[in-house]
Amino acid sequence: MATTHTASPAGKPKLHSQRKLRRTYFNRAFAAVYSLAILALVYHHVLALIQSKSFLSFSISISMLFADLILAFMWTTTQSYHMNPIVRQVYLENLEKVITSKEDFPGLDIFICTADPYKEPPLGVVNTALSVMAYDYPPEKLSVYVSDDGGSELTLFAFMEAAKFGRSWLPFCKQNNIVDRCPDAYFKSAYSSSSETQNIKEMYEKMRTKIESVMEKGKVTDEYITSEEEHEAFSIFQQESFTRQQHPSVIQVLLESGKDDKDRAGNSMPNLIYISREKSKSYPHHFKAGALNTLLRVSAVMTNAPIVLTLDCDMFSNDPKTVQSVLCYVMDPPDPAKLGYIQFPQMYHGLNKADIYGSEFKPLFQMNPVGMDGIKGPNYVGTGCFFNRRVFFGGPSSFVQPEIPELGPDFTVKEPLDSPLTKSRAHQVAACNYEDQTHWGSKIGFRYGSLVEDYYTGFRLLCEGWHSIFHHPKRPAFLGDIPISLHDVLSQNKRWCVGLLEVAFSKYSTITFGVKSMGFLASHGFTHIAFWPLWSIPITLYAFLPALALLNDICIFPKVSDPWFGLYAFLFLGAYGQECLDFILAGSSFERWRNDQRMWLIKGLTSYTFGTIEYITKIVGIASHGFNVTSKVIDDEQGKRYDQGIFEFGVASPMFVTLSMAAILNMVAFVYGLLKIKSLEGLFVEMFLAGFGVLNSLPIYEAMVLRGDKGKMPTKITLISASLSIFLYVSSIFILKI
Ligand SMILES: O=c1ccn([C@@H]2O[C@H](COP(=O)(O)OP(=O)(O)O[C@H]3O[C@H](CO)[C@@H](O)[C@H](O)[C@H]3O)[C@@H](O)[C@H]2O)c(=O)[nH]1
Ligand SMILES: [Mn+2]
Repeated sequence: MATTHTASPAGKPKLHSQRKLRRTYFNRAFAAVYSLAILALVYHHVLALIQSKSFLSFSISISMLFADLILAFMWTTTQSYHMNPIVRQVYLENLEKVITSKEDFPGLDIFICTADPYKEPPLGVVNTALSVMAYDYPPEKLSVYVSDDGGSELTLFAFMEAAKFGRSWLPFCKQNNIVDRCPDAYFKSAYSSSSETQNIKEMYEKMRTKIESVMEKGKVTDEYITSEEEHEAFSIFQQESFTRQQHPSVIQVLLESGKDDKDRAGNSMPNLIYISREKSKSYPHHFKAGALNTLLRVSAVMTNAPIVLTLDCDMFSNDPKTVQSVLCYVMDPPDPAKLGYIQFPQMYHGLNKADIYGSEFKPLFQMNPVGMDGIKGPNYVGTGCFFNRRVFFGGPSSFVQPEIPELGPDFTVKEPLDSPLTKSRAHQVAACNYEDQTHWGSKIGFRYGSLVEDYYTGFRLLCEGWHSIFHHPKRPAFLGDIPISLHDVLSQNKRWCVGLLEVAFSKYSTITFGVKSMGFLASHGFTHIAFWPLWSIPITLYAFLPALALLNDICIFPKVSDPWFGLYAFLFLGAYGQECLDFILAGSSFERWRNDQRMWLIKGLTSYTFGTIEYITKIVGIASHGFNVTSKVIDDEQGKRYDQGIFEFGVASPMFVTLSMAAILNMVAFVYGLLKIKSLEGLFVEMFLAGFGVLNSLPIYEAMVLRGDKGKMPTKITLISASLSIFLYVSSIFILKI
């Protein structure tokens, strides 16, 4: 096993190392063989095109060629992940030799974004914040900034309560060496009961009841307000002109470590700051990227820590020592001048055993970054990422000066957090028109222009010359929530597709700008993701064409006795086999892989297609699609069905129509094939594909016919899909036979 120890100056203890995956050489050899097979397939298609005798066979051949070219293109782009994968390790025990006193710890600013108190319950957001406030890190060096795009007094109220509860929670965790520092996760775990835990649990329940009853009321009534200061804070929200889309900035320092804010054991508390940036209907607010840029600026005038962690409100810290592992890289960077960020994988809790929706996104979040890490670095995935603040101000050797020096990464803050000067500066930089005539969103900060601001920003940063690191510890550093209904899963994916296409077809496209800026191999890793929606084309063609061909007794693939059949078999088994193997080697199960590949097909028929349509309507100006926040509220019944591994349809979404049509047509074609099996000589591949479709559609048939619960396929969708399937079949008779 090749082990490269990162060069560290002589005598310094080693803080991290990296090693190449053993699979690399096999991967490269396999890629060479598979590429030849693709070339052979293209040759076969071209031959078929030249030899086609009718317009019909020409059209079928050209469609299949097109579908296969896209599959080949997508396969090629994944090769970036296979060429040089590396895994890293840190040596926490050596960190103590490098950082000897509290003063040596660098400051850390943590950003938590939330956008809607009803889709993202404040209690969950508070849990996220408490989990990081309780990091094993000097509290004087820690600041937690919450951005509330929902502009909600409910969220502010929850945070005021959290600040109070935190005074007990933090010392409780630290004195007892608790590992689960997210209160909700801790109380759900098998913790050992004592009077102390009873006590803290009671306090948590009290806070929870308060937050939930305020949520129910929909506003913070006087009985919940305990001081004049609180009263003043809430009065802003109660002004009549205050709406979510239009309101002044609200900034509240809830805890200040420099002041008397001590926990119950007498230690300092970290800083805790609530921010709801100014909103106005006449200014674009750029969704999460806009929120993050406001956080960058407000934190700059308040604490300006050199390290910044971004977290979504649906993701909590699962390991109190995470920052220490980050410091192992920060204190001894592989390429000191260029270390831009350290990304942890997005990982989730609450997945069902089979992970029916492929929610783990294992390839995207856990496997591919290992490959990218060996080239230029992994992409940024929106949460669980520690940035070098300098990264937001131009490339490693081309600093871009912000418009006021106080926002620069080198500026040292001398004023206390709640001094009048700091306050007025904070409001100034949180104003909705602040970014006018500045580089924010283009050359500075998180980048605007795509609904996947994370993907786009990470890409642009690496293009500027920054490097990044992927750190995947055994115990997940962060755990997040997953959507548990198929419609939510697909809607999220659709939003991502719109955002990805916005990058793919921009002047910063990965295939033009990307190749120029970061080289062929690295940019291809990005291209793979940017062009995800393209998959809709081959998947849709393969879902419908073979089934229709079968129903019309038309042969579109080689017979089993034909030598070309072997090529098809190799291409199919090779790609699937390698993916399955990688998936299992990455620590997952065959069952989860199978579901992941099923979701790939489902997305091909739904979110990839509808995402492309939304993107087109957006660029031609028919419709504007914003950032539709994923709901984190779990309906009990839905939750139960999810735990049992049952698919949740329930809503009458157009996306379910295309999906159901494919399911119905493949079933009919397969049954037709079975009935006529004797005369089917030569239609093996068509039969196989229909059977494969049926197998993947089992939960859909079940939801259409057998289920009576709320999550079944709405009857309307079944009827529409059946009618459209008949229509498609009848049209195919006309087209294919006449
Ligand atoms: O106008 C907005 C919209 C969203 N958010 C926040 O953005 C985060 C992500 O939103 P979510 O609905 O959870 O989206 P997901 O699709 O689950 O998130 C994934 O995709 C996003 C877009 O690519 C990334 O930002 C996330 O980090 C990544 O986990 C949440 O904390 C939201 O509160 C805002 O702050 N302002
Ligand atoms: Mn999310």
